Amino acid sequence: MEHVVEKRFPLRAEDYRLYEEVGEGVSASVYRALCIPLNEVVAIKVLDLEKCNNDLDGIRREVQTMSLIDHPNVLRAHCSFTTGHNLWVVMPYMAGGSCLHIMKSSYPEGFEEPVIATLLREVLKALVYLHAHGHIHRDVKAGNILLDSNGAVKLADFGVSACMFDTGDRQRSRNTFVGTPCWMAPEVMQQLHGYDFKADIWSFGITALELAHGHAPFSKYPPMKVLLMTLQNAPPGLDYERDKRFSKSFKELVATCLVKDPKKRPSSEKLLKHHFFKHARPSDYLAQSILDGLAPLGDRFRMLKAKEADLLVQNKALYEDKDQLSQKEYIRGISAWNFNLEDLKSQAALIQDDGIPNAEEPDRDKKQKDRLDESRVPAEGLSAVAANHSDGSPALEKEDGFNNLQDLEGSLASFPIKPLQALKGCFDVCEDDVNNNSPRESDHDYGRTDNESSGPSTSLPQNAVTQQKKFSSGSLLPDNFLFPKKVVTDGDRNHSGPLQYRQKRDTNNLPLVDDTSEGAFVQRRGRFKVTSADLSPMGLSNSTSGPVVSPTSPPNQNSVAAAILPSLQCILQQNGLQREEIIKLIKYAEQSSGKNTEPVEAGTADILQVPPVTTREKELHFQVIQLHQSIGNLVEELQRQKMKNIQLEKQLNSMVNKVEK
Ligand SMILES: Nc1ncnc2c1ncn2[C@@H]1O[C@H](COP(=O)(O)OP(=O)(O)OP(=O)(O)O)[C@@H](O)[C@H]1O
Repeated sequence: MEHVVEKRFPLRAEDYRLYEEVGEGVSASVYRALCIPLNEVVAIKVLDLEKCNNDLDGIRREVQTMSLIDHPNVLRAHCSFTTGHNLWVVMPYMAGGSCLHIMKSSYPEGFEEPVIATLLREVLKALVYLHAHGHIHRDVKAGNILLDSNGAVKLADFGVSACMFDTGDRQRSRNTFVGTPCWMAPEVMQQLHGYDFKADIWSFGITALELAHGHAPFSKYPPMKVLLMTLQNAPPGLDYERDKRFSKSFKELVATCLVKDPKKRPSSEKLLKHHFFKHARPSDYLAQSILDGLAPLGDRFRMLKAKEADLLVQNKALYEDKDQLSQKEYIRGISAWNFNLEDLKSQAALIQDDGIPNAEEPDRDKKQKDRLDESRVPAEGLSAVAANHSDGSPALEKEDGFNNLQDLEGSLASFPIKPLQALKGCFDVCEDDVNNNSPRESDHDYGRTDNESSGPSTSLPQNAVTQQKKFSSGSLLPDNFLFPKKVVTDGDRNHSGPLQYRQKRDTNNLPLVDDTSEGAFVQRRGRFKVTSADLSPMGLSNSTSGPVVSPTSPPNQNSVAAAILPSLQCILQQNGLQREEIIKLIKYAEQSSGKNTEPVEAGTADILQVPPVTTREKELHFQVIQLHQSIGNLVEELQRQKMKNIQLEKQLNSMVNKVEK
């Protein structure tokens, strides 16, 4: 019997020769390389551990998952090792690159249906395998579908994958917010009841649309808008005039995946039996159809990078400096979250002014209407939203998802305020972006609102908005204590386009004060950048945020109450985690300052006396003060209860005495 001898890839950097760069992600650069002893071309993903901002857990998870999995459609790591402060992950070289790259360089309008069917079938096989082994991929998108020179398809990037069999921290992480906004399932955004592998099915549906159109639905919108649109609109579909070229079975497949209620989505296994996959061809068809004639991956990568840099420069000329961040978001499609109400309003105003026609396809309205009932978010998530709509009927709306300014304002007013804060809690949204005007949105996309925002708009109550500012409850993991804070140079911020989006490449250590134009970049958490600008209400000198948004009309008490209720659930969920993180932080701060004082109170007092240095420290400092105050309140409350107890005991004793007499 023949034995397949597994190749042993060496674990020393000297045994590899790095060639050109072929890809960039949030935390890594990917190079084509040669494994010298085996004379084999490989890809090496180089992660700078110092720049990973303490997301070592994520990295460990990615490497672990990548080495344990064993399926022809899942990218497996040959080996990994550290060299200097870098982690090298050696993997098979996928010479075709990602589907996103291929579309960007040669198929900007998307692929033909047989190509899509072939790609999706392979991806689905990977998902069937992953789900059966308890993994949720959580980042299914064209950028993570890689092809080798023969057209073999592999699903890559386990940076945010989760295991459903996990317990403890990793299990908990499934109640947090990971993924990339446009591909993210509504239940993942909502964070109400956690989520499961059905979240991958949603992303799979979005990926299908991405492959069909060359970009994901809502990809030109700022992330906050993507969130609102995903939650409030009917799910996107293949309903446009331009989609007439696609078969009924493809449209059906997309519609089955993009159902807002995860329970109603099929499993990956069931989906694989969908008749759409009858259109799929053998993998080598991909080599003949889409890879044929493409330039080598490294060249394509370089060209795309240059193109995206150009685009950024062009856009820069069009907008003021202060718009830079939004501009970058616009160009790269997705990035940080933007919770700026004024910004959103002005975007909506721009859309209206532009008079975006709703003419792509007349029969889309009907199709969307038909799908509305099926596709609503499960009741509790958006109950607050629904509560604000007088007749409960869905409003048919412009393609961009917002009918007019009132709609947007109404949506925001009725959107649970605290979940936004909760999201902010997960990512520490850039509040430095407050004054930015977003760029004009020319790309009107999918969807329309599930909920009509009728009557006069209700604005966010002032306290809600200002509270949002105070709610700086992001991850308190001592990231910046463990790794020296690196500040990004302007040139390096030029990370436009999906090729480089979300990538911050720190090269120089500049004084912190220079780092406020985009908000001090503090850490990357999952897929998002985290900034610290102006999180503290203590009037930090390096804050660049604009004025706090104030309401234009008095709050409607009922709607505010309705909006707050579901939000409280979110906060409750998060509180436990945050508390643990704060405790960890206090312990860490105690250790760092060389004071191993046991009682938390004493440690906290020490922290309070040390003047905070960096923005992040100031923010943490503020949170510690808040914690300290709430501990004080609890102690007081405890004292009151004790007193009450003593009095009750006394009363009881005197009654017993009386009875005995
Ligand atoms: N094995 C490979 N062969 C060829 N190209 C690759 C390979 N692995 C990754 N790439 C390219 O490098 C890019 C970045 O890699 P990867 O997605 O793993 O990094 P990341 O930091 O996890 O990125 P992100 O989180 O943005 O998806 C990919 O989009 C792909 O184009």
